[in-house]
Amino acid sequence: MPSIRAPSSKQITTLSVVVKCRPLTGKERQRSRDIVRVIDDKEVIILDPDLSKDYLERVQNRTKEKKYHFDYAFGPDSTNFDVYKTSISSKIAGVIQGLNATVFAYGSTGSGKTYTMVGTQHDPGLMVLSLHTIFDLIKLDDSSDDFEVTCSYLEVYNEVIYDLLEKSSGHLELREDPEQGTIVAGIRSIKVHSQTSSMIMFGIIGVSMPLSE
Ligand SMILES: Nc1ncnc2c1ncn2[C@@H]1O[C@H](COP(=O)(O)OP(=O)(O)OP(=O)(O)O)[C@@H](O)[C@H]1O
Repeated sequence: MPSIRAPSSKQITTLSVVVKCRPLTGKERQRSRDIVRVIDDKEVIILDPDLSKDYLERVQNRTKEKKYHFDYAFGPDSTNFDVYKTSISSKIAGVIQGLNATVFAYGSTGSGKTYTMVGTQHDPGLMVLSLHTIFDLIKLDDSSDDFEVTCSYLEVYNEVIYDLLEKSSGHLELREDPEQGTIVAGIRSIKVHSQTSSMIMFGIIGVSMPLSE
């Protein structure tokens, strides 16, 4: 009978929030000042964009400078692999053992969501790195399980769903997933079937607020 194997190490935290601050583009550098400072691997300071604030205003805490804490913070020199290694790779091991996982990139237009999730040939993104690990772990698995990996890649734009792997398929409808009992929409997911069935879902959620014109 199918059974879920307990993960080798039980994690207390199941949700982590990670920030990745991309470098300014050439255009942005010409027009504005970089006001984001990743000061260590967990803390980010957003400087007050108003340079004219004087010393007194700063010491009296009348600037708009803000400090934010995250589970992990990555600066402009970080690669997608740095993000992957620290915050995603352990989740992938769980997926092979029958656990589900979700990885969402959230941010405004142009903030680097697609770059982080898909990446480039020289800096492969989290989805690509995860797929490599899934196949590496399946190769290393010494149980008698047979694995089947299926993949879907969908986009929801203005409430219409597109299958990005099958461009000629036209619009897709929202539907119930009989296995998971959930609505399938707006997800880029990889399913791993062995004795058990698990799913890792990658999402890119954009907020239409351009960072720069
Ligand atoms: N870490 C990075 N290093 C270098 N360039 C980056 C990095 N992250 C993002 N960029 C660049 O920033 C620009 C915007 O990134 P991207 O297209 O990933 O944003 P997005 O959040 O997916 O935008 P949209 O919501 O409009 O699709 C691109 O030119 C991309 O190459």
